[in-house]
Amino acid sequence: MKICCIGAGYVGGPTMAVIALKCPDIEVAVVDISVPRIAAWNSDQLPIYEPGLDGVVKECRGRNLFFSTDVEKHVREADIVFVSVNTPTKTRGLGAGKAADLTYWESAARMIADVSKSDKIVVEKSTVPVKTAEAIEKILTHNSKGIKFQILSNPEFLAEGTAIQDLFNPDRVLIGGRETPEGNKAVQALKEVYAHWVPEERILTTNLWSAELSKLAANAFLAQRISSVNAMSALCEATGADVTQVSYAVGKDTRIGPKFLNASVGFGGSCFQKDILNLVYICECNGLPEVAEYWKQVIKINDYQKNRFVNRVVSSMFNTVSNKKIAILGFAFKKDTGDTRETPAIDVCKGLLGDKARLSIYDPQVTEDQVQRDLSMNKFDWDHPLHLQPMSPTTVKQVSWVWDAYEATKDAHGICILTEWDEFKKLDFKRIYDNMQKPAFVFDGRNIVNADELREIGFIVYSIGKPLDPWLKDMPAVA
Ligand SMILES: NC(=O)c1ccc[n+]([C@@H]2O[C@H](COP(=O)([O-])OP(=O)(O)OC[C@H]3O[C@@H](n4cnc5c(N)ncnc54)[C@H](O)[C@@H]3O)[C@@H](O)[C@H]2O)c1
Ligand SMILES: O=c1ccn([C@@H]2O[C@H](COP(=O)(O)OP(=O)(O)O[C@H]3O[C@H](CO)[C@@H](O)[C@H](O)[C@H]3O)[C@@H](O)[C@H]2O)c(=O)[nH]1
Repeated sequence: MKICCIGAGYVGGPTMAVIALKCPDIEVAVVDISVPRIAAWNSDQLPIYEPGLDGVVKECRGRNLFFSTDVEKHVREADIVFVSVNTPTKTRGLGAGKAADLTYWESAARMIADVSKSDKIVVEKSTVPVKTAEAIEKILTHNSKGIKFQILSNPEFLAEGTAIQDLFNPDRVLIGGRETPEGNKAVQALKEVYAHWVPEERILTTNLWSAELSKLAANAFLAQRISSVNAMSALCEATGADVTQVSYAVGKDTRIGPKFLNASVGFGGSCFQKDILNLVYICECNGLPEVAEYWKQVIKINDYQKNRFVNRVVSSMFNTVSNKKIAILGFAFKKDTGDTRETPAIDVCKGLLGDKARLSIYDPQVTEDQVQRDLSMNKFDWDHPLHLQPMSPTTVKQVSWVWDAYEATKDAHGICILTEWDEFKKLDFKRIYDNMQKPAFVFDGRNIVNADELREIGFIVYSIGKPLDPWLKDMPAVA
């Protein structure tokens, strides 16, 4: 059997590498229109940072795993074609700012129809609006020249930073297909691929629309938990409760469970906001404004949380950060990834720059080029294929980028911790304090430092959702 995956990104690359590892009898080709991305997949410097990925790729590449820009050849030869291309939020026209832009998906589908000479199973791996499979089916069958296509929905649930672990040991694999004999046969064929390593009871099969909607629903539920705990964090600060204690107590209820209850500066990543906006749009299109409004609130609280953080920083520092040096520790949207898509750091940095701060940014996995690109890019442009993104954006002059946390914090007035990298927990804060302007502030957006120890050293500390430092209590209320 031959598998081809269109789109060599955060999902296509790791997913196919694991399929190749677990299914030595299957030949897997990952194809992309981006020449540099494929070159990177074929080099020692993979295009994405993901713990454990290097080892998997090294073991299979050249054996039964291939990365190529020859999209048409590999699609033509494949029995199963996964489509894992970008599905950004539309920036113009009908549904702008909410609906999914299916340009890349549609062009991939038309290309599959054009080049195919044998029957194929086409698998939606990208996260798409409900009923996309139906639209794709129409494109394929109207251009098929007698070739039969079966469309399956097989949404991906991996999280970045733990992708390999998630793929090795998924909570579930979801496969949606048409409830016809041909549809069932296609579902079975894909099920057999996963059955190489996933226990049968964890492979769920549903109809197409349930699979598509389950993906959007799962992300909406997860993001909602974070917005719920973040909303509580504001109340904790106002009342003197401690959000860590509250979420621990709440999570002990087995009906609620302990995971995904960490208060933060806000959720980021390429999926949560995009998928909820998409869900909101689908609700509106189906005449369900109340349901749309309900889910919109998850994003509103997330925006509120990011603004609240910026306001805390500015108000604590005498209501101005103009020309003050602020160290930004962490720019990626979570630890163990170099991905910065929709990272809360972008909003926080833009907010501080709006108040004329000077920023010194350090993240162990994010490059200067990426930071500059992110801070100058328009909303939603980040989710288009790399080669379509601005190459040489204007430099944001107030931003400097360094390769070391001590350098970033030298002579700074304040520190914002925006990503929970383990190395930030082990920093020598006494040394940092000695080299900073006084009073020296730490704003911990991830609750990773020991606030009491830092206060002993002399810092004024703000931790999300924790009882406020006396200094902060006297500052104007913020929201
Ligand atoms: N990143 C995640 O953790 C994650 C997890 C689950 C689902 N998803 C979903 O998976 C999809 C892909 O996400 P990603 O993070 O891998 O995106 P990505 O931007 O990293 O990768 C997409 C790739 O598709 C390529 N591409 C676009 N159009 C193409 C075409 N016509 N032919 C060949 N290649 C083409 C792009 O060049 C790019 O390299 C999205 O729908 C996303 O919502 C992402
Ligand atoms: O308790 C928590 C947990 C997470 N986060 C933040 O939430 C964001 C998303 O984190 P996470 O879900 O771990 O990473 P993603 O890679 O975005 O994965 C999500 O989005 C993927 C894309 O759809 C799905 O496949 C995954 O199942 C889903 O977890 C990050 O900014 C985290 O810092 C919190 O603030 N508090």
